[in-house]
Amino acid sequence: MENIVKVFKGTGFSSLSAQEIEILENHLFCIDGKGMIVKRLAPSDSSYQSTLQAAKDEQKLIELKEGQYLLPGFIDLHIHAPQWAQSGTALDIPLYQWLNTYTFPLEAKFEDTAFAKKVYAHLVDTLLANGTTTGLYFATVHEEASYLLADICARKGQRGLVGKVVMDDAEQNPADYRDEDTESALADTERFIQRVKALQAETVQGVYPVVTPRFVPCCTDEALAGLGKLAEKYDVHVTSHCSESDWEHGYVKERFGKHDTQVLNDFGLLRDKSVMAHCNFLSDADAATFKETGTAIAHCPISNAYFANSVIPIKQFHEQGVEVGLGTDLSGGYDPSVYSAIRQAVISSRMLEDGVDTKKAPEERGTDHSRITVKEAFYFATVGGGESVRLPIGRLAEQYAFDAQVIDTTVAQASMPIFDENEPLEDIFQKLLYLTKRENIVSVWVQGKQINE
Ligand SMILES: Nc1nc2[nH]cnc2c(=O)[nH]1
Repeated sequence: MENIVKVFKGTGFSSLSAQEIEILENHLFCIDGKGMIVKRLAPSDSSYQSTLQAAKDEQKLIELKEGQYLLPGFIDLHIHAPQWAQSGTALDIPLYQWLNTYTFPLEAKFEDTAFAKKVYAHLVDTLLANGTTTGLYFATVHEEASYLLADICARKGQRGLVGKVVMDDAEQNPADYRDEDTESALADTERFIQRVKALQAETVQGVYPVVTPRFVPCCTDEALAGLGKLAEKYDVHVTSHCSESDWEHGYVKERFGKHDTQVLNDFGLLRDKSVMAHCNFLSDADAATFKETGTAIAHCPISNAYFANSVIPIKQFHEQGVEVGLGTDLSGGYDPSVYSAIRQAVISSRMLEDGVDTKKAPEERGTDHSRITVKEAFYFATVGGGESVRLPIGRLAEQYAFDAQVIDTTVAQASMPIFDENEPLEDIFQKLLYLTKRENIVSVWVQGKQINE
């Protein structure tokens, strides 16, 4: 017990594969001083009783109550942090118009670090309270405010992967919201990487700099090439948007005669730690490039319903071997909860499989083999997200960080419809995914540390 600082006792759920969950009934989760799960014991294990007794004796035991369950913390692979200030608004116009009339003017305001601090602190608290223990963020073009976001994640204990956004093309971006020029975009990005790497050393959970060209239409060829070189030089994560909508996919094809995937790959931006948002219009060849380069898809089902003009065949891409995680895409997606993204991922996939036009015969209406189950969506929100960013997160398993959320099904404001004492845990798991509200998430842990005490 020497190296163990806490022992959790309770029932948890963790993915084994996209199709299969582990039901960890009354397990012990032993956490070391670095916040890692170093031992996981089932009641049938020979050292279970002695470990439980020692944890009690040494006052290291944290026992879940009746009606409480443990899930891995969620990983949100696509969040526009500044857009939190406009969440839930302006979703009735197309992407291009939404960017230019609402989003860029809002993001321009983040030059003011006092405003940025207010919005970012509120956002990180909100995400943690909703069970998001790791977030991959786009900040804005401003280096200082972007660093502030990383600092807020560091101090509040969330694992943040943060990008200073690059938008350097003077022809394509508003005069009051873009990088001054290509050289300064690259210099700011390099300094940002160095500063966040230094900050990382001060945290237990980790904060990480991310190379972040907003999307191909905002960037010059020189910036894209320079960012590819920086990603290689510092071996950092890369994120962007890829083949999101008819307009955006069409723009890139016209400018380069190629799909986004090939353009990003030619500039060295599809790498082992790259995460590309949306990807609705990927061809099979594009998907093969994702697989070869180790690039993951951040699937953003809510935002896609507004801006992507399509439903992505996510099951097929995943079966082709592409890594997939989930994103809320605040504020193209209005809801900060990854639970909502899980639910919408399932719903959208069902509509893709069945089709929507009842004037067509059933056999012509939909796309076969498209639906995903709630277990698959849970896998994307946990294991898929963790693997996409190459971190040991997303499972309640040994050698993984203890990032977890305790769900209480009995809280008065949001009690769940569980009436049978012997309800199978498999069914409880599904209720947790479909019915959990913020009120049910009674504690959140990142790297072994409780965040919302
Ligand atoms: N959904 C979405 N797509 C984008 N493409 C470029 N910027 C954005 C953005 O902020 N949101």
